[in-house]
Amino acid sequence: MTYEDVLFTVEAGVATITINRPKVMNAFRGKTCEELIHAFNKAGWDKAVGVIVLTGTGDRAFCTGGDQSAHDGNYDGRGIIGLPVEELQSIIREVPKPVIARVQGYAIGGGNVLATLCDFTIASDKAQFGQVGPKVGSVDPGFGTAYLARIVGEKRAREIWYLCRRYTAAEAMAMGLVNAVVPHDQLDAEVAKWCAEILEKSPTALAIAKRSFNADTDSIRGIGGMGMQALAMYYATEESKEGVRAFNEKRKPDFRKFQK
Ligand SMILES: CC(C)(COP(=O)(O)OP(=O)(O)OC[C@H]1O[C@@H](n2cnc3c(N)ncnc32)[C@H](O)[C@@H]1OP(=O)(O)O)[C@@H](O)C(=O)NCCC(=O)NCCSC(=O)c1cc(O)c2ccccc2c1O
Repeated sequence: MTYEDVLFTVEAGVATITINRPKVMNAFRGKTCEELIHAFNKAGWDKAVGVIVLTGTGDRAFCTGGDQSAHDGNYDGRGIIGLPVEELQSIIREVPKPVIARVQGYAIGGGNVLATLCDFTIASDKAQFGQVGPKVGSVDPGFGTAYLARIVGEKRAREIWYLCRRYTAAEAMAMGLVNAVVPHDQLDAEVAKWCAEILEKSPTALAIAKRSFNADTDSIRGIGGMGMQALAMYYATEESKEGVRAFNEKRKPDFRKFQK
């Protein structure tokens, strides 16, 4: 596969997968998800690779989730909602190698979900985290909600989703969403340090550990699959479309008329 939305490199045991769509703050469209799934599979089963780093191009954003300019009641690709996002989330969990999210800017919406699903998150002090679903007519009904609660606890996860606030890297660290925060100019050195430590360890022990950590939360995938069917119906409503239109028109959404 030739990549258009993603950059892929392998160097000294480290595969780096970079979402390369800086014009839309590294938001993903259908094609981006396909390429990310392909790249994770490639790195996951390459014997030259012991650790995978996921990041975004530039300094502004790690990833800001689904590309709202490619959202017209549904996204523009394959799958129930036009994005094979459940497959992308699953492959991050299923590759038998540790995955590090290198977060240098915004990790928002589906971008925050991707970072949450990685085994580790290393953040620059300029990074910001948050969910935006209920502000833009969406919600991740699987790993993005239920797994987040496993990481930060129920109260915090509900706050993150219901209020759609943004959190600094220090705040994210305090709630257990990131493993380390470093000054922006030291981010690459810190990520390299974590990679080097991982590469010294037994790959098989790491793979078994990763799969055993996953076992406890694998049922969330099934719940998510069911939720996606509901989400596809929600995306077809005027309520959801109001959220997408408001973001694209740079105005506040008016959801009050949809109260049931
Ligand atoms: C990231 C922001 C907080 C940045 O705010 P700021 O004020 O600094 O900058 P702007 O808002 O002016 O943005 C600059 C520029 O970038 C464009 N942009 C940013 N994000 C996106 C995006 N996601 N898609 C398309 N374009 C984007 C923006 O339009 C501006 O363009 P200009 O041409 O005007 O310069 C803020 O931008 C923000 O909150 N962005 C998030 C937007 C969003 O709605 N994201 C998608 C949410 S839904 C989702 O991600 C999602 C993910 C999943 O994994 C799911 C899984 C399962 C089910 C559902 C899922 C799902 O819905």
